[in-house]
Amino acid sequence: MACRSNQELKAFVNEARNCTTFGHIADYIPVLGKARPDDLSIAIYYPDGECVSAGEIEKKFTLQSISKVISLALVLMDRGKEQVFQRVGMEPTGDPFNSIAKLETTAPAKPLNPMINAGALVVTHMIEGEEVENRLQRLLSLIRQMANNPSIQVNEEVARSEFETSQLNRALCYFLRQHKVLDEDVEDLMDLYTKQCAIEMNCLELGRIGMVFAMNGYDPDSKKQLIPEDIARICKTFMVTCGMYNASGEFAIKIGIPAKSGVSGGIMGAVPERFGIGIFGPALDEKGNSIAGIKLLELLSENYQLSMF
Ligand SMILES: NC(=O)CC[C@H](N)C(=O)O
Repeated sequence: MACRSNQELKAFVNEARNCTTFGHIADYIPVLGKARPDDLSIAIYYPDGECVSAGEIEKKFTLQSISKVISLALVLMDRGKEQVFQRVGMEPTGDPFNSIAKLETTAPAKPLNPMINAGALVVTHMIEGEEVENRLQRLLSLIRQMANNPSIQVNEEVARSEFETSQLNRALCYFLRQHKVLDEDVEDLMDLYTKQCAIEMNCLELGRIGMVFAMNGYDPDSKKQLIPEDIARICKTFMVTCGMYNASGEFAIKIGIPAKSGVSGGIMGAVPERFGIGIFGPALDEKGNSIAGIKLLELLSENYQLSMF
């Protein structure tokens, strides 16, 4: 049995919120710097449609790196495993998400996995469609179905803020282009990637997306298989091995839930066959994960024995 009451969840939020004072807001994307460090919200979304939640649940945030799991699902559906894994690997790096180091020391220069920026840029470049707008709409359409909200949009201000400042991601793109892992105009790819990262929602919607992954791609409400089971399984495996950046090993040991975080402070969790979790807490720890979000997951995992291991 897991938490089925808002009151119970609220007590966990109050406890976890204490550690927000030890975290820092990411401001290398300037607009993200406006977030309130002590915000913390969570939603647990069950397959029967029940949802328990606590904290500032109406607050919206951008997906950032969480979007990498969904773009991976889309690209695996678009192109198949063989083509995708020709260009991006399956191994954790142990390096920060934006590191360029391993690209130069591994031959061929194939990014080690789709959750680091280099790998995610390669994945986004494989989203099928004629133009940036059309490819973005295909990704948005999958995300809207998973979240069950047709009005989910890109936060244009956040997208622009990243587009204007993202020189390290541009460097990764040019490196990959030189090595023929990418064959797209870098500015077009940056346009699509920064919009993908700036897709905005609240923790209830993120929890629903987590629930669809927990149910192996099946949406029990619409009774549609939104993502084929084998692809949902690949996504969840990457969430375990690389979802929390270079803190994924410790997270697997302490919490044991497939999860993906983003620098805006979101965490999406998928407790296999049971429920989805959406968290927003913008104060980050030194590895870039929501500091109070991790505390909250620790409390939940301990209290309800959620570890899959
Ligand atoms: N860790 C993250 O959430 C990184 C995503 C961010 N848009 C970036 O590329 O830097």
